[in-house]
Amino acid sequence: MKELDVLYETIKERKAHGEEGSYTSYLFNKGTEKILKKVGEECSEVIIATLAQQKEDKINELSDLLYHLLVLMVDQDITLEEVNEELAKRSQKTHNLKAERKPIEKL
Ligand SMILES: N=c1c2ncn([C@@H]3O[C@H](COP(=O)(O)OP(=O)(O)OP(=O)(O)O)[C@@H](O)[C@H]3O)c2ncn1[C@@H]1O[C@H](COP(=O)(O)O)[C@@H](O)[C@H]1O
Repeated sequence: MKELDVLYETIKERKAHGEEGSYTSYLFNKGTEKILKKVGEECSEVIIATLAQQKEDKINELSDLLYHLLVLMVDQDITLEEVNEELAKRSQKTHNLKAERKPIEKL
């Protein structure tokens, strides 16, 4: 299992059972508005880090954002498979469009 899958499963577990001292449980207890606020904050931090900081800081901020996005997905009962499927559909659509365009480009 990849790290994002493992993290998703851990977050799901926190939503189902909660855990003393867990930041994830704290977010679920606070609710969707708090989670959305954190996603917004982490987006801004990614922007600032990208414009002004070292690669390590950018990776840190992107990791914070991904973690909070996963919390939002679990909160909304959206699975990684559903997002993967959507991305695969888009990729297939793009591939088909390019294949359709090819004969015109050759004229
Ligand atoms: N990946 C993360 C992760 N990334 C970021 N964070 C937390 O996100 C918070 C972001 O920091 P901020 O300063 O923006 O927020 P804050 O001031 O602490 O909190 P607020 O008052 O703003 O809500 C920090 O408290 C980080 O610890 C994370 N907390 C947990 N995880 C993982 O989630 C899983 C479950 O961990 P627990 O939540 O500890 O059970 C484990 O695999 C953890 O490694």
